[in-house]
Amino acid sequence: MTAPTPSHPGIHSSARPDEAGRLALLHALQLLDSAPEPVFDRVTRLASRLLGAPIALFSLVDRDRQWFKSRVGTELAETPRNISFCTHAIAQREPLVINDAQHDPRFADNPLVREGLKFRFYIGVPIRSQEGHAIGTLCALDTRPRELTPDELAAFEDLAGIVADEVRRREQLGRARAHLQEADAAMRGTEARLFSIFKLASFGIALIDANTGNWLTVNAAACAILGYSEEEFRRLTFRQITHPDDVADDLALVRDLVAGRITQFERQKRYIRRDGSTVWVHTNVSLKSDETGRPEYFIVAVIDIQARKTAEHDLAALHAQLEARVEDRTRELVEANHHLTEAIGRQQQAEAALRAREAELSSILENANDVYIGIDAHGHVTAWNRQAERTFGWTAQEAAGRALDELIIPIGLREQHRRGMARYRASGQATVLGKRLELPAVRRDGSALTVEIRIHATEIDGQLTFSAFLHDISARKLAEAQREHDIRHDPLTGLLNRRALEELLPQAQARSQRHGLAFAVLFIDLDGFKAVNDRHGHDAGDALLVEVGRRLRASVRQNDSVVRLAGDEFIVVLEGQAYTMAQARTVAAKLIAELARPVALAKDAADDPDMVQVGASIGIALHAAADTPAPGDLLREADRQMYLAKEAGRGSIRPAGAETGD
Ligand SMILES: Nc1nc2c(ncn2[C@@H]2O[C@H](COP(=O)(O)OP(=O)(O)OP(=O)(O)O)[C@@H](O)[C@H]2O)c(=O)[nH]1
Repeated sequence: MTAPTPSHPGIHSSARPDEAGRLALLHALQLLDSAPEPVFDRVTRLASRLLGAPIALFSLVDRDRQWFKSRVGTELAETPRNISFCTHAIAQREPLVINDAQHDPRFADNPLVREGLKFRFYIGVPIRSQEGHAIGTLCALDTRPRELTPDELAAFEDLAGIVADEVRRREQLGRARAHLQEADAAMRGTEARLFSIFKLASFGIALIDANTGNWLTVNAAACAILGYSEEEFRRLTFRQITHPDDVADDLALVRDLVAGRITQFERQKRYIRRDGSTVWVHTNVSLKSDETGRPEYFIVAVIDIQARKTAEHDLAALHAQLEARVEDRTRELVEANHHLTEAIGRQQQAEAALRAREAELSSILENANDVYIGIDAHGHVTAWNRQAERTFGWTAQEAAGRALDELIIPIGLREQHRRGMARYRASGQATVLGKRLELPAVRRDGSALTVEIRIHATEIDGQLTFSAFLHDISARKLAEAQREHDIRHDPLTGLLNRRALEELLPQAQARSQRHGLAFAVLFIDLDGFKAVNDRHGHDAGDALLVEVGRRLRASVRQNDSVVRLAGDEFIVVLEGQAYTMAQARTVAAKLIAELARPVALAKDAADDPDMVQVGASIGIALHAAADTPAPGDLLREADRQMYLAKEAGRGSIRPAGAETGD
């Protein structure tokens, strides 16, 4: 296709307003190359006759040509556009009138003017569409130059108006036809789309006869959901395959629909599938009625919700299970919590009781009459009560953390104490634990005391602790010692007494046997003592007895024993060497000499003392190492010998040397 060439300088296709729109309309009118039509031919004939012009045309200006829809006076069907006058005529609003082309500079060179019939006159009235496109002209041509009267021009324009009206009618018809075609195409598209929706929809669609309840049409999805073929569906009513429990509700809703109370309804219901199984579906039902309002068919949309229902059911079961489990767990927790609360309560009670007990114990310990000392495994003080402070002189503050031995154990026993502690740490063995012991101790000021002590070892959380309870028994020990002393000593002279002698003699016998040494028992009875008593009084007698005792004690060796038996009777036991009777006699003699010395009895500090003198008779019993007489026999023998001595005369010793042969 070639671009239109301008027929005359100053006219360009690009300058033509909306040439493409004009051409499109021209073609749409379907006038080009069409058969002659009387409506147009009548007008061209009238035009030719009106002006007396040899040629009249209804010319359509195509892209490259002008084609004559109706022509009078020429056999030509068309001419090229570039030489056409009409191309110029359609470019202006007013009719184009050329009175003499030969003298018109726009057309003088036109081949139609210069050659052939050599046209001189032209009148062209543009034929415009409704939209204003000039599709061509009604024109007339003459070979003679001429001028039109205004009437002729007006009449020609009227004829052109007839043509334009016809064209516009065609234009309207074409537009209406096009609309119709478009609507038809749209309808066909909609129908096709609806059908494809119906066929391919993923949910079921069915039409059910409103009068019989029979399935009329079902899509593939409905067949798949319910398991019946289209054929099988058509033999069934919707009621036949609705679950019996859902029929009543379905019918009630259908009645509402038919009565116009509702326009559609949705519900979940169950159908019985072909295989007998139940399927849950969501249905949407609406009613299609004919123009008279008579119900025709129901349109039913069916969505398979079995999976959702199963999931819901499973979920509900799971929920129920979970709830039951949560309930169980909650119950267990409540129970556990209850037990825990109880246990905590008990624990708190126990702790409170323990604290009270602890306070009570520490108060008891603190205020106890006994000393309480705690020490750790290394012998360091961890507890030191008030009585400990009073007894030992160290305050609790001073004692805390110090080694116990430095505080209360006499220097001589400290090493022993340390060894004992070390042994216990190593072996767990201790001889002192749990026993009542009497031990020497020392105070802060260095003074000694005796304590009665009981030590316990306790292991708490792997920590070894020793607890010692003790009290000062020094006074008691002293009293005991005194009692012991008094039991065995004569209160007047301080010498051993008869009781001591009874213990002493068997011991002497055992020593004698052990060492193979004989010992001697000297029975001493004073001579003339009664007279001292009588003359100087009982106190003087006592003083004399004290002096006698002193002299006896001073006259024998340390390991010899001096006993006041009773009244003015004394016993001396000589030990430590193999005594013979002669040796015993020698001692006896010495004693007699000693006792015979006068004794000064002080009456008053100012007076001269009374001088008194007594004598003594001594009986001897010798105990040989091999002898085993009863101690009483030995004493009786000495007593007997003393009597013999008394009989022999005051100051005697028996047995005499002659009697024993020494
Ligand atoms: N002062 C004093 N006299 C006592 C004590 N015990 C006994 N006598 C007295 O000692 C006297 C002892 O009597 P005798 O044995 O006859 O005294 P004696 O004069 O030495 O006579 P012979 O023993 O027979 O030589 C009695 O008068 C007792 O009362 C005492 O503890 N103190």
